[in-house]
Amino acid sequence: MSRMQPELKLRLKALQAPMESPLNKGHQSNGSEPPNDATLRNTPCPICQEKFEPTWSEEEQDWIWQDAVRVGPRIYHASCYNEVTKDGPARNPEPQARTSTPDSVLGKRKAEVYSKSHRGHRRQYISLPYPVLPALSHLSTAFVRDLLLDPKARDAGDVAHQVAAVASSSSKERAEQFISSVGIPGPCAAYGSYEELAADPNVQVVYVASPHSHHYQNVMLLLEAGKHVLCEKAFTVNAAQTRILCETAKKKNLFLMEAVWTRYFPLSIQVRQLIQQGAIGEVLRVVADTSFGDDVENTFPPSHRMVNPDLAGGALLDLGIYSLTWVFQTLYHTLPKEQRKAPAVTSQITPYHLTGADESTSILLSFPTSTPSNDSHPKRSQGVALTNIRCAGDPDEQGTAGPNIRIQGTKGEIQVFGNPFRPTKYRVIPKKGLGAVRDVECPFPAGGRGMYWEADEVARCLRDGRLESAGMPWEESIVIMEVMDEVRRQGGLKYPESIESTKYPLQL
Ligand SMILES: NC(=O)C1=CN([C@@H]2O[C@H](COP(=O)(O)OP(=O)(O)OC[C@H]3O[C@@H](n4cnc5c(N)ncnc54)[C@H](OP(=O)(O)O)[C@@H]3O)[C@@H](O)[C@H]2O)C=CC1
Ligand SMILES: O=C1OC[C@@H](O)[C@H](O)[C@H]1O
Repeated sequence: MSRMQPELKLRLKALQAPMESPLNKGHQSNGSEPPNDATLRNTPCPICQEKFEPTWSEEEQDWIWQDAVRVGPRIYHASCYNEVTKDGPARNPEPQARTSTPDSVLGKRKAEVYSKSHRGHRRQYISLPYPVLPALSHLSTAFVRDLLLDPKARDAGDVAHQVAAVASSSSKERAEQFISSVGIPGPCAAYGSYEELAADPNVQVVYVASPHSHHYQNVMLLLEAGKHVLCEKAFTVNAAQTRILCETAKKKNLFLMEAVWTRYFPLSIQVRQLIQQGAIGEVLRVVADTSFGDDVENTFPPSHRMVNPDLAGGALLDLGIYSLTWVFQTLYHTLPKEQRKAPAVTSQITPYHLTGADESTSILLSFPTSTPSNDSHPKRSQGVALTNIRCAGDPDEQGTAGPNIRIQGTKGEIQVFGNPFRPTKYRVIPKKGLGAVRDVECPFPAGGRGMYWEADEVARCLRDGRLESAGMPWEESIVIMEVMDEVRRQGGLKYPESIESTKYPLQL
């Protein structure tokens, strides 16, 4: 307790000294006072990204957090922290051949989802290989919880999801552990390899959430086995791999989609619609920044997928893709298909001194088009896509630094607030004399993380017999991968030949 920051006044009942070390395991906490510091109070659990819920304690006659543990400067849900550390240290000081993600990195979704069309009564499955503990479990939990939430809460009465199976490439036990820790209602199969999952005749759709380096091999395995696939971003390591995946899906008449979840948020859809309606005139410039102020050396061991070139690590493929998503969904996707044109690319990369993966990348895109009408002078637009894992776009995580996304048109501007991958609010600022500023809060129904919207899209595409989603078309995934290829070429960032290869099958 003595080493805790005094301003937190975090009182931990069942949990005393051990919580100060992330290497300690099995912490329990029955309750602690919410910190007085407003920033900390509003900072979500770094593992599950959900906020702490204060509850009134009769015994304490005070508001307490029921499930909180402090480790170093951060506060976690004790249950989250226990989950990620129960198999060993949350951070591995030594590089290893395989490693999973520390608590500061989100998004370990995996599980198998069964979705049923209420209209057609067709059974559809989304299955998610789930990554090795300790890093993933709470994001996986959040994702699966999202899928199991009542779709009606988000006005999606036409689809339903059910987790039907889970696979881990490490062991069947991990899959079983995940199923029981999340409390997935049965029946739900557990597999100790992706091959077994691919061979399961009941599985129709598979969600791939392995490291970028492995997407191509994993997705090929599944397509070859006749499965529909939803694959995490970045789709693949390079555009050549993405092209082959799309061609394979087309040839085999299978659904395939890059899981750029942000595109399916109502917020994104509304912003795109506003642009298309001309709400801010002709859009000529978009600036998007997805940057985390991580203490890189102390957060990511060199083997971690965020910085490990062997796993196609680096800011660009992991976070930069969200900045590119905002540039593309506003300057490219808003145009009719036949008018969409790839941009010219200029960029700079700063390599991480310990691994050579990019820790910072800045991209300037010049589109030979403007949106929405594409017929007014100057018929050009520019996108600035920034990413950095060492400095933050939102240092105090309160939005004090301003919006991470600015979409600027001839008649005004739209600003987007919150993490670019999970924004919570947008602001429309009309040009002087053209109207009032309008803020639109975009909540996540039923307390979800927002992953259900992309899953709903998958279910609807399958129900309607669509092989690709209009929100993230194959062609656009390929163009964005081409941009990232060019950025890496300009910055001299090369990944190992094996993971750049289009050869399949290849043991990585
Ligand atoms: N949409 C979003 O919000 C987010 C998306 N992501 C994306 O999800 C994917 C996975 O990220 P994340 O969950 O953080 O990654 P982790 O490193 O936490 O997990 C990766 C998992 O993939 C499996 N895996 C298979 N082969 C390997 C290998 N050679 N080395 C390491 N792991 C392997 C492992 O599970 P097992 O052994 O059990 O099969 C491992 O636990 C990435 O594409 C990332 O960009 C990540 C975070 C957020
Ligand atoms: O997709 C992602 O979104 C959240 C980030 O924390 C994570 O690194 C990235 O993979």
